[in-house]
Amino acid sequence: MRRGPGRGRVPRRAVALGVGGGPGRPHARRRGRRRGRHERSAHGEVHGEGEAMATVISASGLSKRYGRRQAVGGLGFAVGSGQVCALLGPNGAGKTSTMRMLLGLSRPDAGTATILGERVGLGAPVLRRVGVLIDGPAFVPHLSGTANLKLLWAATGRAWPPPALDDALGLAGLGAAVDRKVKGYSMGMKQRLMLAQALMRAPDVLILDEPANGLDPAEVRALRERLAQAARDGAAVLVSSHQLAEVQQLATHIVVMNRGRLVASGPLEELLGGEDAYRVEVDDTARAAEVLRAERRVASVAVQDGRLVVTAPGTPPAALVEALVTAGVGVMSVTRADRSLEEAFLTMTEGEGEHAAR
Ligand SMILES: Nc1ncnc2c1ncn2[C@@H]1O[C@H](COP(=O)(O)OP(=O)(O)OP(=O)(O)O)[C@@H](O)[C@H]1O
Repeated sequence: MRRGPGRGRVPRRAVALGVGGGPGRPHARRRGRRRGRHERSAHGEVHGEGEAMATVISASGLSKRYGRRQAVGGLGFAVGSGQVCALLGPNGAGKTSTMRMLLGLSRPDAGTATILGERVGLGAPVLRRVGVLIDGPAFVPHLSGTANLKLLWAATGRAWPPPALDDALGLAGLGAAVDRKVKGYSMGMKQRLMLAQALMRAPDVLILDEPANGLDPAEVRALRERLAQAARDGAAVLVSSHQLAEVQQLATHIVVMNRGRLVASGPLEELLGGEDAYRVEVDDTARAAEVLRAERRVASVAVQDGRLVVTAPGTPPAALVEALVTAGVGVMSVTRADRSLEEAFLTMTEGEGEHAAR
């Protein structure tokens, strides 16, 4: 996981989420194509053979101010082909503002947003390759669902029907209601129609602001499976969400914002501790902490509820036990200390949010 620079400081460069790729390689994204041995990414990083490639969505030094309020400040991150990246943050953190800049809907005060290597602006051609859900459902109320989709599709200048219409309508699950006027739809139905609109074009990129809003649990699950499939097919997916349990099941990577700034970004597993974090129950916590802190391979030791939480990258638990036992500490148990995303998120953003004092 990469930690953000902290409030008041601007990151020196974009934070790449695991993989970076060359802008301007629009077709390299699809279905399992891989970068060759040790090619250099757009972020100047070298990646070994077999790693996924192609940075698709990139934000670098993005900043946006509304009056005196800095909505986004010096934000940098990248999302690669095949990744589902969740953009997280408390209310008012700047998620929607970031997405709007990534989609050319608002102009950054500083920094750049690119998609598939093209700089984004209002009407940029690359946006035809992006499935978007932002700013809530915006349909013509007296037209049917289908007529609204046709209207939105007409803007692409391509012949009806869109390539993934059936699939998208299947996910929307509107049945015969798709031919009824949208003004009679519930919020959930409108949301599902918006999702159909975003997915029907079989996009290379999906940017979805709180897509699960208004969906019931079965619909949320169907959406999750559909987005995971899109990523497996090579799309880059960026979703904002407050539903952390859901995000934990869906996202491969996360970007956490707070007050417009980057707090952390990286692969989800890394953020949650993964295989490198352990809970250790011992007969002498203070002594055990001292012993483990002296171990070269131990990155951190914390005491929680009378047990130690130890991060030791690349270290098997047996090595920790050996060090403790050798020092005369009795070890009762060692278990993985995978944190929930909710725990990790709350730790990172504690006491923050729109209503916290600035
Ligand atoms: N058009 C605007 N004019 C003035 N202030 C704005 C505007 N858009 C956003 N803001 C402010 O910028 C900050 C970031 O807002 P933004 O909507 O990007 O946050 P968010 O993370 O998406 O929040 P939420 O989770 O509540 O949707 C907030 O303080 C918000 O009030």
